[in-house]
Amino acid sequence: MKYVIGVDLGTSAVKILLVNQNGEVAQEVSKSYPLIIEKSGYSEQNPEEWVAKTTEGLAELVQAFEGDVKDIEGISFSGQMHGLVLLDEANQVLRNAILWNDTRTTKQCQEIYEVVGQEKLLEITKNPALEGFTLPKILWVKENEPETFKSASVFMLPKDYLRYRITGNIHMEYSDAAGTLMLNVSKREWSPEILHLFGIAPELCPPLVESHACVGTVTVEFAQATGLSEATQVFAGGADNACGAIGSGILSEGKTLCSIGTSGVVLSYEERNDLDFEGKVHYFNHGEENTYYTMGVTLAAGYSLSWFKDTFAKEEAFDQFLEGVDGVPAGSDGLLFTPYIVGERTPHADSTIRGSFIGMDAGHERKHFARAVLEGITFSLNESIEIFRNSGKTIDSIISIGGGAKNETWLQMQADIFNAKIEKLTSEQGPGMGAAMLAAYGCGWFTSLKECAQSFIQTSKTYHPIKENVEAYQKLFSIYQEVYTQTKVLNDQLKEFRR
Ligand SMILES: Nc1ncnc2c1ncn2[C@@H]1O[C@H](COP(=O)(O)OP(=O)(O)O)[C@@H](O)[C@H]1O
Ligand SMILES: O=C(CO)[C@@H](O)[C@H](O)COP(=O)(O)O
Repeated sequence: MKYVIGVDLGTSAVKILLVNQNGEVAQEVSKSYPLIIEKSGYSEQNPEEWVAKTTEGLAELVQAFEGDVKDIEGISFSGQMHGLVLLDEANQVLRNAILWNDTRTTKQCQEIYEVVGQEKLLEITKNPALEGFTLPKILWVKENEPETFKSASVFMLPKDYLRYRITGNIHMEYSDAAGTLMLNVSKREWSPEILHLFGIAPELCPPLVESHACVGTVTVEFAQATGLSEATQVFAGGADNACGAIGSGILSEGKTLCSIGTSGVVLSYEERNDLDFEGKVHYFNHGEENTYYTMGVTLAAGYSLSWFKDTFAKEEAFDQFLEGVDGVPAGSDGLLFTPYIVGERTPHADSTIRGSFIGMDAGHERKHFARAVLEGITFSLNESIEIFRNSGKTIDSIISIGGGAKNETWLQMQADIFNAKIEKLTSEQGPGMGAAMLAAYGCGWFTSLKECAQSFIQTSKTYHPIKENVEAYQKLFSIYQEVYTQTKVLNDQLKEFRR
């Protein structure tokens, strides 16, 4: 039996899957790492930590592997998007990576609009200037840490840096490059116009390749550190959302994905690169050649739940923490939560807004708060579904993946709030599976990703909307939508008191 490895470099952890030729997960290893939050709105990680934890995880996986290590033919990657890693001439990391959920760059986003113009920016990059994207982060470093910027010889995204450390070769692929705001998304090239306008040398941008491209083999040192064979082929991989889509079979028009990881996304496959969503949703290159996807993003989806659990019951596992939420009625007995704990992206691109619990009552217990958090996250994702439905898409069936798909009550809640059928797959690890599929396709096991998806992906359970709950949630969703407008000014006033 032959195998491939999919590495998902997430925000909370690196998750590694060993997948066989039938698409079965033979082994699974996960190693977590922390966020570095120096100030409100900041979010960083040390790239060395990604390399150390991936090396440790792969070594554990290889040690437990009973077959011939040469049968592990390929490895590929899925990565948290947008994070800025800067390297000097000797390819040494210059500072901590500034992550996708870091919102310190509001000023730089305004500057991008002033210099490029909103219309031109949308025409070239197909996306608005959002704090999480990479170009504003580069401009922040240029302005606030000019010595670091001067020393930078290349920028990389998280999984591309990890892959560089495994192969010694520097590349970037289209699906992740799309989230930098420097790529001409439809022409699939670095935009000379954007680079010129911001004084960014073209050499700062790595060469672009396809997600399934073989970009080298494992170095002698990395093979020694992990036990992998030096012959293991390394494939470029993709942005975590592109890989999540591949790993869930979102490879044809009409398919919709809901992924609840640290962030949450609702994603739709697009064959065309010339649709106009007016920047209301992100529009990126897929990990499948010459195709695209659109998506809305909730900045703190799983993160709202993990923040709440870690603040009030750190020692408890998620399953224990969520015990009893299924017994609380839809609407949490009048308690409503908005998940804006680090700001929001879709539909309110706002780095200042913060979360709220509305309607706290003396009768509420912890389980009401826990359910309200799950409902608030799901309402936020429903705002993206509403944008898609209003654009004319039919969304009656959704594949749900990510850590959030581990909980049955949450999956039923998604069916009830989205008013759509929810499908859970045999593995909720969509991005890791997508990465493994890119390796399988790259190794030549299949003639296309679609063919690979047919053989690798299976639905394990389906959840149907429950009429009474759908009705209750429709009313609650309208109230939820009011909270943003009603709390916006209050949050602007509270900003000066934040750390
Ligand atoms: N058993 C569980 N039940 C419900 N939610 C869970 C469970 N385990 C993890 N999660 C949620 O999933 C999130 C992590 O999802 P994951 O897909 O692993 O994230 P990432 O790719 O961002 O690292 C956590 O923040 C948490 O909210
Ligand atoms: O910023 C985005 C997408 O634009 C996020 O989706 C990141 O890609 C992080 O993903 P997770 O760690 O939550 O999976």
